[in-house]
Amino acid sequence: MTAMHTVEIGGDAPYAVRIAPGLLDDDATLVAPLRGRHALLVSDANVAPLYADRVEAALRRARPGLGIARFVMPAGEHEKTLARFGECLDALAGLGATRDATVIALGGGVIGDLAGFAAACWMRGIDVVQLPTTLLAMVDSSVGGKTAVDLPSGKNLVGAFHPPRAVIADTTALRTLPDRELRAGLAEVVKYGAIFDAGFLDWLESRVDALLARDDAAIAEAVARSCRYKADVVERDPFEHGDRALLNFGHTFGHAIETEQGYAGATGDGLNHGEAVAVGMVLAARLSARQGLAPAADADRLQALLERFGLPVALPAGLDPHALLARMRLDKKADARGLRFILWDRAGAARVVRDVPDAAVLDALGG
Ligand SMILES: NC(=O)c1ccc[n+]([C@@H]2O[C@H](COP(=O)([O-])OP(=O)(O)OC[C@H]3O[C@@H](n4cnc5c(N)ncnc54)[C@H](O)[C@@H]3O)[C@@H](O)[C@H]2O)c1
Ligand SMILES: O=C(O)C(=O)C[C@@H](O)[C@H](O)[C@H](O)COP(=O)(O)O
Ligand SMILES: [Zn+2]
Repeated sequence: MTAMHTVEIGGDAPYAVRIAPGLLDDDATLVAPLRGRHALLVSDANVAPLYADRVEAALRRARPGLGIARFVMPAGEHEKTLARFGECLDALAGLGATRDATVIALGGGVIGDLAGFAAACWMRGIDVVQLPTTLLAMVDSSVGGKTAVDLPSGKNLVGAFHPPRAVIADTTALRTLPDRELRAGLAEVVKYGAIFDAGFLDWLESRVDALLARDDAAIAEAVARSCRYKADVVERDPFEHGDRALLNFGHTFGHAIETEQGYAGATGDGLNHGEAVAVGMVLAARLSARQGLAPAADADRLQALLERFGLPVALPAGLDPHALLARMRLDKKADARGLRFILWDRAGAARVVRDVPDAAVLDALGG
């Protein structure tokens, strides 16, 4: 029996992340954060057939009078668009959602980000409850309140900080997750060790097989520890004025790759987010070594762990380094003084670095 893990996120709008098997059928846990008469269940075409009926049944059992509607959209990063966001708002209008309504995001990070942004905007802000169903969403995207959609010109360029009212992670949902998506989530798990705690990298290195085999206890502990790392930094810096930017390790490169590939991860013609972040973290570690900040051996160690998790660690063929550098100019960490990268001094110790010469970035990209 795997125990319930609870991670509290403090600050002005506190909430809890609950992690345990079976929570998607737990009437009391699901209904507790709902305040009003309306709930919009947002999901995608892969997840809804697996889990939406169960969630809706649990909500109806617990609160018979609740008005529930569904917005189910096609899956994939290329669907995290302003157009789908608009359709989600139309669904809220169709439901007659009032200011005490709740958006329930049932799915991976694409659904969590888009549904969270719809909640942030509907009537200037209503509650969102995150029910993450991918490992990536459980360890990262459901926590911390970043919501967004993509533009063709860049990832997450339109969004808002809007913390969830609750995060409820049913780890049994991971049993239906494709292997590729499990590995993508492990990239963001590795990120926490890379930026905050080399001891967590030791822990991961000793549990590669258990995690890939979806061992319940190993997965639950990886999720809980990841949420704790994220909670600590998000509590201190909810709007990314400082340390929170460290969570962007690998993302300046990764987002440029995703954008340049047209968000084609789900169609098999590109990397998905976790894969792009894996490549990006290796590039950031190599850039750190080239800049004389960190030992090259630490980059080797990071690369070896990601490879053991079956993740890509090199830039896909056919991407132009100059085009990727141009994409980085719209990175949200850039400002009037130029780009900022998250680099590291050693495994477990990342920091924000300015004034990295373009030539060094191009060199890291192989250009
Ligand atoms: N807001 C944040 O802080 C934050 C953090 C990290 C990533 N993100 C965003 O998250 C997104 C990536 O999220 P993701 O990796 O979860 O991708 P995703 O939402 O596209 O889900 C991956 C795939 O798995 C399917 N799926 C989801 N749960 C399933 C299940 N239990 N069983 C079977 N199939 C399932 C989905 O339908 C999809 O095809 C990106 O858009 C990224 O930018 C946001
Ligand atoms: O929560 C954060 O802060 C993160 O940076 C987590 C990242 O894993 C995530 O991909 C996030 O959406 C990236 O944010 P962005 O501001 O670079 O779009
Ligand atoms: Zn990410």
